Order: sequence, then C-alpha cells, then structure tokens
Amino acid sequence: MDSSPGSGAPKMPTPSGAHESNKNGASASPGASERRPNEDLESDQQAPSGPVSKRRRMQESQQNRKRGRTPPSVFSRRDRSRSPLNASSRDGPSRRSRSPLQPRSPPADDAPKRKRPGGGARMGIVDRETMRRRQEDRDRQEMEDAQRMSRDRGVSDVVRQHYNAVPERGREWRKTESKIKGLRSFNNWVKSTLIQKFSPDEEFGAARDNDTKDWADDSMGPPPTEDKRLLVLDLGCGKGGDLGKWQLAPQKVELYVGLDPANISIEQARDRYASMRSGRGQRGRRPSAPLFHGEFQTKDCFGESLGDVRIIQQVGFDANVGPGGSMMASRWGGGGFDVITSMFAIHYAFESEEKTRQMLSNVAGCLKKGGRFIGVCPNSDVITSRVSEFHEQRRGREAAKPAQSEGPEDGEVEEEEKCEWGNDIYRVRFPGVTPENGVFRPPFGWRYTYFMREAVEEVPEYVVPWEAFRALTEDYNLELQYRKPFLDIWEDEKNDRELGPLSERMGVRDRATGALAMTEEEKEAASFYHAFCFYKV
Ligand SMILES: C[S@@+](CC[C@H](N)C(=O)[O-])C[C@H]1O[C@@H](n2cnc3c(N)ncnc32)[C@H](O)[C@@H]1O
Repeated sequence: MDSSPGSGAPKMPTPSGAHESNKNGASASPGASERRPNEDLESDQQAPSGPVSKRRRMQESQQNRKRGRTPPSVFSRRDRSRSPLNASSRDGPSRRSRSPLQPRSPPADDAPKRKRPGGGARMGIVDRETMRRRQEDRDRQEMEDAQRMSRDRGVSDVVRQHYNAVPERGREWRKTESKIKGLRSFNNWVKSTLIQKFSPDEEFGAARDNDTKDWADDSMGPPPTEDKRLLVLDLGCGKGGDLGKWQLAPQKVELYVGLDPANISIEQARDRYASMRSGRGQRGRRPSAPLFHGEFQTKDCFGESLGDVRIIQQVGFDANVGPGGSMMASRWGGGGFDVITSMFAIHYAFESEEKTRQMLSNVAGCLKKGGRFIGVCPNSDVITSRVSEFHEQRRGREAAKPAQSEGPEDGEVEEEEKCEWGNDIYRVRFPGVTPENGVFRPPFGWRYTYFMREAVEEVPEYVVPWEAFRALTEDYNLELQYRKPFLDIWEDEKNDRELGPLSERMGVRDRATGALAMTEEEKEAASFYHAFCFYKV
C-alpha cells in the first residue's frame, strides 16, 4: 500500500465494452481539452489569498453557491469551453439543491385542522395528547440520532487513530525488511495496473492508437498534439503511497488532490509530495517529468459532503447527483475531476447506507461525465464463500454430535462460534452473527475486524456486498466497466507489454522463474481483494 518503484512506459487502454467479469477487461472513454499547470493553486488550502482578481473570483464563487449554483472551476471551464454542450451547461437549466438524504415531508397531522363546532374542549385534550406524543417521538429520535452518531464516531475514530499510528517506515525497509514485501509489491503493482489501464481518457487512448500508425501515410491526418492533463482526486489517500504511481500515469496529471480523515497521514503525504517535488526520493523516476500540483487535506470522505472543500469547489462539484436527480442535472451537471481513486478504503463507508450514499454522492458529484472511478476493496464473493463454508461446517459438526451432548449443561454457557479465517499474515474475524447462506442483507453494517501483519491491527471494516453496491451505483450514473479479483489481474496482465516488465521492476515477478514472487500465505491474503472501475455516464 505504498509507493511503487520503477517506471512504466504508457499502457494502452483496451477498447471499451461495459462488462463485469472475472476474466474480461475494459477501458477508456470521454472528452478532452488542453490544460496548463495552474500555479495559483500553490496557495494555502484553507484561506483564500492572492491577487484581487482571484479574491473576487472566490467571492463570486461563494455568492453563486449561496444561490445554489457552483460556478465552473478554472479547470472545468477549460474543458467545457471545448464543447457547445458544456459551454452552455452552467447557464443552462437551474439546478435544484437537493440531498439524497433529505428528510421526508412533515406528517399530515402537522397540517392546520379545521375546527368543528363544539369541538373546542375536546381539541384541547387531543392537542395536549398529540403534542405529548410528538414530543416523545422527537425525544426518541434525538436519542437514537445521538446514539448512532456516537457509535459512528466511535468506529471512525478508531480507524483514524489506527492509521495515524501506523509508522512510516521508509521505502528501503518496505523493500528489504518487511515480512510481507511480496504482498506489498504486488498490491502496488495492481494499483499501478489500474492507473495505467483506466486513468487515460478516450481521446488520449485514441491519440496513442494513432501514434503507432504510419504518419507518412497522408490519409491519416496530423499526429495528435493534444496535451490534456488529468485532474485526480484520491479518497483515503493515506500517506500518499500512490503519488509515485500517478507520476508515471500514461496521461500526465495536472492536479492530484489527496483527502483522508487521518491528519498525521495527511501530513506525511504532504511531506512525501514535497520531497518528490524537490527531487529527493526520485530514484528511478523520469527525471525530466515535472511533478503535478498536489493538495492534501484532512477530510472524512464518506461521512461528509466534499462540497465544502475549496479545491473541489474550484475544480467543480455537482450537489445534484443521486436518486431522483433531474434529467437536466444528469445531462448538464457533473463535477470537474477526470479520475477518482479510492484504494483499500471504500469498505469503511459500508458502515451504513447513509455513509455509502454519501460516498457515492461525493464520487458522482466530483466526477465529470466520462470520468473514471477506480479502486480496490475486499471482495464480498470471497467473504460470502468463507462465511457459508463456516456455517456448513458448523452444521456438520452439530449434526455429528451425539444426542445426549446437545445443548449446554446446567449453569454452563455454550460459547457461540464466530466466523473467522486467515493465516500468519492476515486475519478476518466477525465478532457477531453472520448470515447462514453468506448473503449480506441488508447490505450495510456487517462489521468484521481485519488484521494484516505490519499494516493493519484489528481494525473494524465493513463488508461491501458487491451486487448491492453495483445496484446502488446506478442511482449515481456510475456504470461498472471492470471488476476483477487480484490474482486474476495477475494472470491477465503479467505478460502485457508494459505491465509485465513493470512487475519485474517492482519485484513482483521472479526474474529467474517468471513466477509471482509471493509466498502462499501472501497469495491467500491478496486473494481477499478485487479491483474495479466505473465510468460516470
Ligand atoms: C489501507 S489504507 C489505504 C491508504 C491508501 N489509499 C493506499 O492505498 O495506500 C485505508 C485508508 O482509508 C482511510 N479512510 C478511512 N475512513 C475514511 C473516510 N471516511 N474517508 C476517507 N478515507 C478514509 C484511512 O484513514 C486510511 O488512510
């Protein structure tokens, strides 16, 4: 889960075709435009500063937001000016300010009642009773909300504190001393693979296709000159371990925004970025490639809207995404980012439906049409099969028990068996009951603790029931293009022209044998995960 070494020459996206499969890949999409690095963004993230024109822009932006409109960013404006559709989008149909979690309308008995003659005395009694009941309902609701909030905060705090406490051990240690160096390298290679395959946009992919053609042939037209760069948002960026991978992305990155609730991790990410920028820690990197602009901010990306993050406002954020969003909003709206990435993090959102939807609103609100949402997370197919296997074995043991030993003796408490599995380097433990058939319904709040040697100490995580998740993404105009278990990715890509050699440079493939350089235990730990890519449509 750390920065990867080596350099990968650009990898061509494979031709697109929407499908979800363990064996099939897919690729690129959407529009492009010219971009220039924007040094304005070097300023501090919290307080607007700089020349008057910029301040005025900020004021206008705030006024517009008050009116319910987010003006296009310097970045998104450049994109939109290219297309007549986009050019009119911000002046187009006004958008309703709507939250997918909007409270329902007040109950009908809040409406004014017509008085009946002679009903005055009775009304007084009824009203007092109704009011008492309403007050009780309100009190109960408040208590439940407070309990839920403190429970949620409890888990979030544990997660945040855990990641803050994970020491940053340095690249050399990770490559030589670590007991899971094979797994670390493999995870990094999978993340690089996703970035290489899915971060470029359609035009970039097409331009590269043409690049390999014979330009001496006049009928081909001029070679591509487009240098459109990517705007990337990383949800749960941790210590910035993927910065190096983005530096090697086939289509250059203009802006990388890293968000994470763990403040110490964010400081470390900022330091890592600063040292990359200054040229320290650049071993093996393309020396001439100027580093993209980077911004890092402490932020809970699943419990809160990202609409109040300044850099996100600048790039463009659409608050009107999600179920019930108008056709107009889905046609004209959208954020300004080309790629949203969330590596090993979205499972924290599955604590509740509210958080999962908030995460999806953030993704869809930040992503432009045709933008890609890429990530990796635990594979619920693996969890389902482990859980149903556990119940099957338990039932088998119970059926095999002799009749007289059924049930605990008087005063004895039979310990409930808990579902858990793992090996020396990783362990998954469900503290509570699990579904007999392994199907997680409703799909939220299925907590387990996850342990990974040297990396994660029994941290609470939540199952991401894949089918339910995929169904939910449709509400946010996110279309699944790719989903693949980690070890299948290896099988499919290990001989790729770019990704094969990259795996050698990263120490993932044994140079002598060509085999995957992981122990059996590491392979089992890796098989817990899968990777995905959605397109915003
Ligand atoms: C296993 S680490 C992965 C870090 C990084 N993405 C990587 O691949 O190296 C999981 C990250 O998710 C972050 N995380 C947990 N809850 C989050 C939330 N609500 N919003 C954003 N990130 C969160 C953690 O703080 C942690 O940095």
